[in-house]
Amino acid sequence: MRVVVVGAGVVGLSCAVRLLEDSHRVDVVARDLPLETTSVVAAALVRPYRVGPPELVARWTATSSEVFTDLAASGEDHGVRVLPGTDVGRGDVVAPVVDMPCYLRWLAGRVERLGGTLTRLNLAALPDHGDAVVNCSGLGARLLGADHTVVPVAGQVVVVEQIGLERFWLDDRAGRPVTYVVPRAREIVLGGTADELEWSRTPSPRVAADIVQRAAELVPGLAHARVLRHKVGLRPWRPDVRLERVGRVVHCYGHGGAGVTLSWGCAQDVAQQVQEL
Ligand SMILES: Cc1cc2nc3c(=O)[nH]c(=O)nc-3n(C[C@H](O)[C@H](O)[C@H](O)COP(=O)(O)OP(=O)(O)OC[C@H]3O[C@@H](n4cnc5c(N)ncnc54)[C@H](O)[C@@H]3O)c2cc1C
Repeated sequence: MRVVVVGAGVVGLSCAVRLLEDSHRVDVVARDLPLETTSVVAAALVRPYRVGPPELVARWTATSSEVFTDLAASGEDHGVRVLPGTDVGRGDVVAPVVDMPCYLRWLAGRVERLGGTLTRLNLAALPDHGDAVVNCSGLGARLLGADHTVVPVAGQVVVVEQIGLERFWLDDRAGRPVTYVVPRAREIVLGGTADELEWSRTPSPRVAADIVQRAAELVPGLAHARVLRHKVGLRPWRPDVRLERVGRVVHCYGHGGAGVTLSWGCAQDVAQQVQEL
């Protein structure tokens, strides 16, 4: 089948790879290319956050965790590692951690290596060509899915230099903002914030200072780490992820704070829905 995937964030690219692996012809079209999406801002821990419904989230997370763990063991240059971490108040844990700029580059390359295409296109409506259309437009589903239940939950991060940290930290205890410290090979992502219905992507210096202070309470060495950049991403939040087929369109959006975590699980279900067409 000829499938058009709308969206080049982590959800669209993962769906494209799965569909190509099933031998479909796949063209990805997107207003923002992978390194311009919300997905590139993600920290990214493989762990559900601000997303539903719980039973499906648990299944999708399990599938993705398995894929990411296999990737981490593969030794390829995709930015996926399994790292030990501290979940404050709960203890030591281990989880896949994804360096998003590196991973999205790898995913986009995989789409092309499998014979798919990736084209910049700003759509006013879902395409009317193709045997199937997969709608992975994130917040863009407000327009492309006529779905106003998808809203932004803005998240700000501060990216600092590596200071020799090889474990992640997460503090999501109730009654305080969620704080995380997620190391990559050459930098560390500090977060975060979650501002519902906030559309601005301009980082706030006051919020950045607060993030660094909270992170330094977990890892004191971060207090004086050199800041490399500030980023804000708009999480595409919805009461529940929408993954359903309507005619020849398979909708897959609304992944909130967990698009990376759910990506492979959702891609598998999308491939199944396309197969049933
Ligand atoms: C600060 C922060 C930290 C995060 N940390 C984590 C984490 O640790 N773990 C985790 O799992 N998740 C995390 N997330 C959440 C994660 O980033 C999102 O859930 C994920 O990026 C959603 O992916 P997506 O592909 O659905 O959307 P996006 O990445 O937003 O991609 C949507 C795509 O659709 C395209 N599109 C939209 N409208 C149109 C149109 N009209 N025409 C053509 N194309 C269109 C866009 O251009 C884009 O290519 C974090 C998010 C933020 C902001």
